[in-house]
Amino acid sequence: MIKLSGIRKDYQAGRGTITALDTLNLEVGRGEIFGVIGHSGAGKSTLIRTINLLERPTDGTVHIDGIELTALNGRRLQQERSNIGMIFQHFNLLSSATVAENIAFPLSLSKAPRAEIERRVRELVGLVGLEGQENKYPAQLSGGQKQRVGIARALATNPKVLLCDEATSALDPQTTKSILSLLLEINRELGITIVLITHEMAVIRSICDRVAVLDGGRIVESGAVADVFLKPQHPTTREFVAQTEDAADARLIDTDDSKPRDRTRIRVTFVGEQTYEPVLYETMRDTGVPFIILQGTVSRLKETPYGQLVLELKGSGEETERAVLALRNRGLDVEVMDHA
Ligand SMILES: Nc1ncnc2c1ncn2[C@@H]1O[C@H](COP(=O)(O)OP(=O)(O)OP(=O)(O)O)[C@@H](O)[C@H]1O
Repeated sequence: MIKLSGIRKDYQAGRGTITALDTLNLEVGRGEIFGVIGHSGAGKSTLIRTINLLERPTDGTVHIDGIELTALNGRRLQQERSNIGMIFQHFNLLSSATVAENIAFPLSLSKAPRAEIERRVRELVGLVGLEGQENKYPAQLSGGQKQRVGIARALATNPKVLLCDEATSALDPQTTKSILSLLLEINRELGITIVLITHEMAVIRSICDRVAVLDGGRIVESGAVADVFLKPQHPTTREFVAQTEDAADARLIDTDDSKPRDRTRIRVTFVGEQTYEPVLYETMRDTGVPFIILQGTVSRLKETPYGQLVLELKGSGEETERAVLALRNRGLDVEVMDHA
């Protein structure tokens, strides 16, 4: 649906050049929710603005639904852009226009008939849950309601793609949840492809199917959220994942010198149906290796349940190796962290 190939974006800054995006390739499938995560200055805004050519890349091509946007100009580009909606961190609403007028704005620009505009606005107001707010002005709305107006306006022209530029960064956690649920609902019901940028892993894990980690204008890691989240490879990804770890830090226990030797620390990961099975109990019972739990998380990635436990197995290298093998044979992912 979206294909960025060899994208490079240079900005002139004083006498120097800043390369905000560096030979970047990215493909987003139809109907996917794709997240891009990165620290401040990584190039996220530049990347998302490149998708609808609000920023024209210095080099490379952008294709949306098979059409090369980078080859278009003027009216043709404008036409294709109507297939791409966008929402913003600070909502970008017209302060002197009502909710209904803000939502109608893109339709008025396209000179749609008045009755058609009114019908569509009613439909959109219902979709985003703003019934009864139609005649209010943005200053009379909460942040979450403003973003709902932003979403309705972005959907007015029936786009195939919705770009979300830090859409929940100005909202409190509860409102963030409700806006993310709305985006998920829109993706499911309308089949719209969503690309979002964020600096919060919690946003990625609650609604995204796939994620790319951006660092210094390059994608340093990408893949299915479960893979990237549960087995982060790049240091930047590890940092983001650590943001969401609310369980106790296993290293606290590591500093205890009074520990007996012959212990092995392992990280066990189970995903989906495995989460509901007593696999760990059964395997450890059968192998007879005693263990303690140093750290544990049981949570969800989008709708998939998963668990991750750090265990300390007690026993000789041979015994614990047998236990690790048995766990792997039951389909669990086991990483041996250390042995002492
Ligand atoms: N118009 C511009 N002129 C010059 N440099 C720019 C311009 N826009 C962005 N940059 C530079 O490009 C790099 C990437 O910026 P960008 O805003 O895309 O990052 P970001 O990941 O979105 O950061 P943030 O989360 O802080 O918004 C930064 O070094 C930034 O200073």
